[in-house]
Amino acid sequence: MTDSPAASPATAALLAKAETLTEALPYLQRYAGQTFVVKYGGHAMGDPELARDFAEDVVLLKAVGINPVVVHGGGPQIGAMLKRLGVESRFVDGLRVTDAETARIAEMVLAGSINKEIVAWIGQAGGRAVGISGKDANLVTAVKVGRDTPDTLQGIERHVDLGFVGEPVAVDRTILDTLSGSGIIPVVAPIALGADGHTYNINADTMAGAIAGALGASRFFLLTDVAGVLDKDKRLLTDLDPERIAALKADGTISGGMIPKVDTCVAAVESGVDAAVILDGRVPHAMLLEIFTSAGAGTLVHA
Ligand SMILES: Nc1ncnc2c1ncn2[C@@H]1O[C@H](COP(=O)(O)OP(=O)(O)O)[C@@H](O)[C@H]1O
Ligand SMILES: CC(=O)N[C@@H](CCC(=O)OP(=O)(O)O)C(=O)O
Repeated sequence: MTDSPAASPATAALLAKAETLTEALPYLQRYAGQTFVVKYGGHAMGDPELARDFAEDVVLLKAVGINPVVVHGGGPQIGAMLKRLGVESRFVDGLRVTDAETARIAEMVLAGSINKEIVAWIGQAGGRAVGISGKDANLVTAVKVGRDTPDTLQGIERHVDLGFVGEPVAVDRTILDTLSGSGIIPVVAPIALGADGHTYNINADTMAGAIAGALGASRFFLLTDVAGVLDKDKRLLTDLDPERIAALKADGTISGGMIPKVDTCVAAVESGVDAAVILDGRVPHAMLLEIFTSAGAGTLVHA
């Protein structure tokens, strides 16, 4: 007597694959034609295998009729270049203090090497990508930002000049629509021109959030190197709204590089993005699992 086909391990594995595909069907139907903005953080880029997985995920999204727009960071890579040049990095509330020389180096690293690296990964995964920065076709116009931070020694609020750190004040989506409409995946570096003619270094989370808002994206993903937003005991917080986020910032649970992330998620959901998710970029295919399976991961921020 032979085993029935359903009982063989090979058949069971095939059935599991078929189930995964059928589980994805309602999501495929729901998301076709929508725009997803993906922020790919510098810390999530370190491992070449994970980078390949990420590029495959983005190409798959495009292949099933979703319009992905990638906005990337590169903080650690800018830091490494500055170190090689003997320049120290200084951050205030997760933002790099950027003098004229640092702005030039940030543009070189972000819009030069990292941007083209991501374009190449997407190309190797079988997609077509074009790499641009906020300067191209006036995509983003920036304005200089500063920070008021408490000076614990003097017991006062002190204004810190961050130099050429900008935030988006206007987004002209034309170039993104043109590329997406031609079957091309836009890859955006967080550098933009100000109305004053200066080049501004923009936190990549902030840049991605502004673009997600301007495009009316239905989903906004931020891939980083932690599981999501963690509480004081390092447990993952799976669900957050703006009120809870304000409390977690006020008591110091959310600090450093997580501040621009949650701020941009709040701004995005308040400007009409359905959901923003902070995802663990160290998990292979984290984004695909989040989009196409019922097993949500990371921290979901909703209005
Ligand atoms: N409550 C928190 N939960 C998770 N990470 C936090 C929290 N508060 C601060 N962080 C820090 O934020 C970092 C993520 O931001 P960042 O280093 O800027 O990442 P990326 O390069 O992906 O933008 C984490 O690695 C962690 O050190
Ligand atoms: C103003 C500011 O802080 N700009 C960031 C831009 C890159 C970035 O945000 O990269 P990650 O997403 O990898 O952190 C910087 O200079 O590091």
